[in-house]
Amino acid sequence: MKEALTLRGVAKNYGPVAALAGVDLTVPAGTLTAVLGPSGCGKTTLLRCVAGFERVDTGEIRIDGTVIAGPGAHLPPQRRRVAVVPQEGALFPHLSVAGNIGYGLDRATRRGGRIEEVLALVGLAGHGDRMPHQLSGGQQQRVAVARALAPRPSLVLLDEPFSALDAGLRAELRHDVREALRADRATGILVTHDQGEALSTADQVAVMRGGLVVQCAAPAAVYREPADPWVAAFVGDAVLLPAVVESGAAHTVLGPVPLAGTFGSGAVTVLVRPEQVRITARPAASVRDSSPATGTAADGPPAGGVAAGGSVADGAVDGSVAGGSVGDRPGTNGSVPGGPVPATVLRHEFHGHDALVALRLADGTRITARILDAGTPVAVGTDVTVHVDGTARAWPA
Ligand SMILES: Nc1ncnc2c1ncn2[C@@H]1O[C@H](COP(=O)(O)OP(=O)(O)OP(=O)(O)O)[C@@H](O)[C@H]1O
Repeated sequence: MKEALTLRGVAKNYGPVAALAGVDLTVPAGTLTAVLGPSGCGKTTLLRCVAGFERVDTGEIRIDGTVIAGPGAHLPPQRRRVAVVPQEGALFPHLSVAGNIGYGLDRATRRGGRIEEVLALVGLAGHGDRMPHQLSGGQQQRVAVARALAPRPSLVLLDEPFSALDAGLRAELRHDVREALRADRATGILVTHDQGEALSTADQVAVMRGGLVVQCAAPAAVYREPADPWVAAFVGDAVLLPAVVESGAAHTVLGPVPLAGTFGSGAVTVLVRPEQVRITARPAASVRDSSPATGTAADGPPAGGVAAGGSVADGAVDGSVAGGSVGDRPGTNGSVPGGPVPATVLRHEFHGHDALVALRLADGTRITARILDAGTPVAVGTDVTVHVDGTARAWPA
């Protein structure tokens, strides 16, 4: 696939601060790349260097194969064919919608129906005569996107364009903007610190940390095969556990978990995703023996709403490796692969589509499970068993 944008070793310092520390990134033409990272990691600086608002210190940027920034080269912003959609306030208040979109377009393009075309792409056909103040915030952002697309730029840079909108509107708008870019065969870069937005909207996600792109891959690959434990915890919820690899399985406090891919042996950090973790009500009689709860509803959970045999998933432990010592060789005492091990419910957070259940294992390790059947709260203090489905990823400890 043709490359619309290429960055090689791009560095940008502000005094002692290395805002970009040698960024490598490739954006294929006609795709949307989300640049995702925590505050201060360099996302905006990256965008500003690509747009030409900042000069790079070292490294090289190419657009459609042409060097636009590099040693001795700095093409001014207006000659880069790069359009920017800012967070908000992009429109000229004294110009109509059509006036805003047509601003800067050559006359032939203006007359060729391009304004109506891009308005239709963003779902605002027939709104050309409106003034910006007559539009909602979401509609104004749609016009800003239409204006960016109008001159058919080589690149559209979207700088957290949905951040000022409420959650429902944001989801709708990002879907519509994604479709508009796709329909126009535009190449886009979406800067965001919202993991869900990046995963659901982009063709590839570039994860930034400390001025570097630490991983760039398709959303599913970033989620399932994160480059390191930090990426694992930043892109979604993660249970990170110390473990020892032996005979192809990681022996964790949750029992032996098979590994994705081959791994030698030794101490590792293991990633288990929320949807792999399942909890089952633990009838009082089986509390001591950690066998799976197979009872019927009549056995009931002793203290609340986990249906026996019900499934659950998730584990979020704020990026830190959960407790327990590798030297303990957890899970090597004849336990079944992936558990089950006993746990106690510490907290239940209802999120509508699911719920997060904080759990404490017998050794004090805390993990979080996500219950998809979230209707009935799981009472604090409920005894459950936990087991892990599927395989885990591991990194040398
Ligand atoms: N003009 C500037 N002068 C000095 N330091 C700057 C300047 N712009 C950015 N920085 C610093 O460079 C680093 C990267 O900033 P940048 O704005 O690119 O991060 P970001 O990922 O976009 O953050 P946020 O999500 O908070 O917008 C930060 O440490 C920031 O303080």
